Amino acid sequence: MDNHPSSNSIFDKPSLRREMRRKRRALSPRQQKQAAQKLKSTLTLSPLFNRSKHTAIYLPNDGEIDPTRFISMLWKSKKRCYLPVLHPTKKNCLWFYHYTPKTILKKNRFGIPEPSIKNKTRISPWALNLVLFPLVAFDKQGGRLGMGGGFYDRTFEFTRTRKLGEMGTRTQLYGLAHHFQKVEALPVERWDVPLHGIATEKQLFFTRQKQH
Ligand SMILES: Nc1nc2c(c(=O)[nH]1)N(C=O)[C@@H](CNc1ccc(C(=O)N[C@@H](CCC(=O)O)C(=O)O)cc1)CN2
Ligand SMILES: Nc1ncnc2c1ncn2[C@@H]1O[C@H](COP(=O)(O)OP(=O)(O)OP(=O)(O)O)[C@@H](O)[C@H]1O
Repeated sequence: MDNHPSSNSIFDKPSLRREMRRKRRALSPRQQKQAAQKLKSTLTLSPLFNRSKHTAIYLPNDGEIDPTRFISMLWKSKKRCYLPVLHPTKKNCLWFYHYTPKTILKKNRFGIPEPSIKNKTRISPWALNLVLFPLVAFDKQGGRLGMGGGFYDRTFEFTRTRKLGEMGTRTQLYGLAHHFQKVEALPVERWDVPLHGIATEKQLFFTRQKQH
């Protein structure tokens, strides 16, 4: 048990990443569907998600928990959602583009569908009210392990320094994950952007970074 990622805080990042990715890819379509339905209920019931006008989400890849049911809900309630697009020049940085049922998507170099940058519907990251982060592992302190490129950490670096967004509000940063992706504690790196909370198919965690 000592060597199990959920009980061990000193687990090297590459092994933890490999193990968690393997586990989430091994979920059956039925398990994925159930998790996605429960996640949608959790998100829809929370005032935090209802309050957000501009929400950044992602399209599922590599066994990630599927937030597309929540996207449909946002569309129905006339709220705006945005998808990450790999920055054309700035290394490992993200842009965010408006996503509607009409948006034409094209696969990026990782095979993840993204809107074309010809759309001219880009939003500044600090204008987003809420960002739902994909992640490989998380802890309840708000620590996050991603795919390893530092894409999200670079893009949301401003949240560590410039605290308020354009409207004087803070961009809320929440992770989405399967419950088993929770570990006791992740090592915190200098560049890590802490999450305000994490939503899984089982529950919603609020971390110390929570802002009212
Ligand atoms: N759904 C989703 N979208 C996302 C991310 C994510 O984690 N999930 N990202 C979060 O950062 C960004 C893309 N980052 C990614 C980084 C690595 C790999 C990946 O699969 N890497 C391969 C090897 C690299 C290759 O194919 O050249 C691997 O590790 O197997 C995928 C996405 C933006 N969009
Ligand atoms: N704000 C930043 N400025 C410069 N380099 C950064 C920044 N954030 C991350 N990096 C670099 O990115 C690399 C990957 O970081 P890390 O392994 O923590 O990524 P991750 O959080 O797992 O990935 P992602 O954010 O893409 O999901 C590190 O080598 C780090 O040096």
